[in-house]
Amino acid sequence: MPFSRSINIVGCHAEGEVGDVIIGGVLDVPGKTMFDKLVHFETKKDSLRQLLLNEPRGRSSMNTNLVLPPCDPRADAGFLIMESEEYAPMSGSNIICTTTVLLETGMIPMTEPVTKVTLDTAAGLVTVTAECEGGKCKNVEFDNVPAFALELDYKVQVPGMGQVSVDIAYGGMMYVLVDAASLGLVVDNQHARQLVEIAEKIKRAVEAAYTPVHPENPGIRGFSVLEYTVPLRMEAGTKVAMNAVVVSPGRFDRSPCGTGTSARLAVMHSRGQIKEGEVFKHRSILGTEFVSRIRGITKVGKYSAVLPSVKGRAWITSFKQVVLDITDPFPEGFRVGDQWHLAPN
Ligand SMILES: O=C(O)[C@H]1NCC[C@@H]1O
Repeated sequence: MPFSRSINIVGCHAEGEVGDVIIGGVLDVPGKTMFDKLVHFETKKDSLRQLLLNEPRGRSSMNTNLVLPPCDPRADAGFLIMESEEYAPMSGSNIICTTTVLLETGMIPMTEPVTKVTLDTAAGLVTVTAECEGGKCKNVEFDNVPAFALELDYKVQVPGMGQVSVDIAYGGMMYVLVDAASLGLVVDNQHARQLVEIAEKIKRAVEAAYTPVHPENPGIRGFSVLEYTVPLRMEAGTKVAMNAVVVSPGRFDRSPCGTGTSARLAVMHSRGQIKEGEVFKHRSILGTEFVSRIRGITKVGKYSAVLPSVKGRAWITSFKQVVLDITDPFPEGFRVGDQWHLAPN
């Protein structure tokens, strides 16, 4: 059969957010670090991401991870994260999916009751601890890269909205955080469309005014995600909040978002709202949960940073082979404005 691509994928979701995992059909690329490999895909092989994430094979609310040999010899595997608009340096739901797939398909041997795995990501090495039973990952906790607030109460003029106050933080991806109540917004599933429209508007305004740059890797710069924050509340002595992360090009993260949780921990710590070791539960738009804590404090460049650990669960949903027929008129797929938030021309 005349196919120009044939790719083996394990379908997976973490607390609702799709993070499929490519386990075959894509060869390794050159690079001394996983970030180099990310840049290689971004600049030379982006058609793979387009093919898998755009319609008709993909949809606006999904991600695909690519397992590759690690660059750092301390790691068990490397992986790259492909999202609709970018290659994310790190991602919580995606590392939980990738670990679950690696262990539940035997690509990395599972030991019960606990398996420790080190994964090489474009943001650095991440240690993952999976609680396993009967061949299944019951949950996966990752020790994220340092998270830090770059700006608190940064003021930006948003067309049609006036001045908006935001925080800017890194949690493995760069975030704009905005207090939903300060804009008179209610964060829930019913208001999702309105929230996404406003989030994209604010994100574009912040992007135009401020370029965040990671002090240790200037290649990590710019925003792709906005997080609405709602006030913390106490449940049985634990801090809990709803998470509402809008991922470009304009849709809600279905999970409680691991990098968003990390960014929020960094902001909360900078504001004196959480201490090292304290548990913070983040709930998604679907009501699913990530349980997080600050496992230590560090510095990144001039910024004080926290070391977040985040725990969640993932489930395999399919084993599929995706192909590209040589006569397919859409070798990189397509997007239609009813499902994809298309930026104004
Ligand atoms: O959990 C996370 O960090 C992510 N979920 C999808 C978008 C972010 O990468």
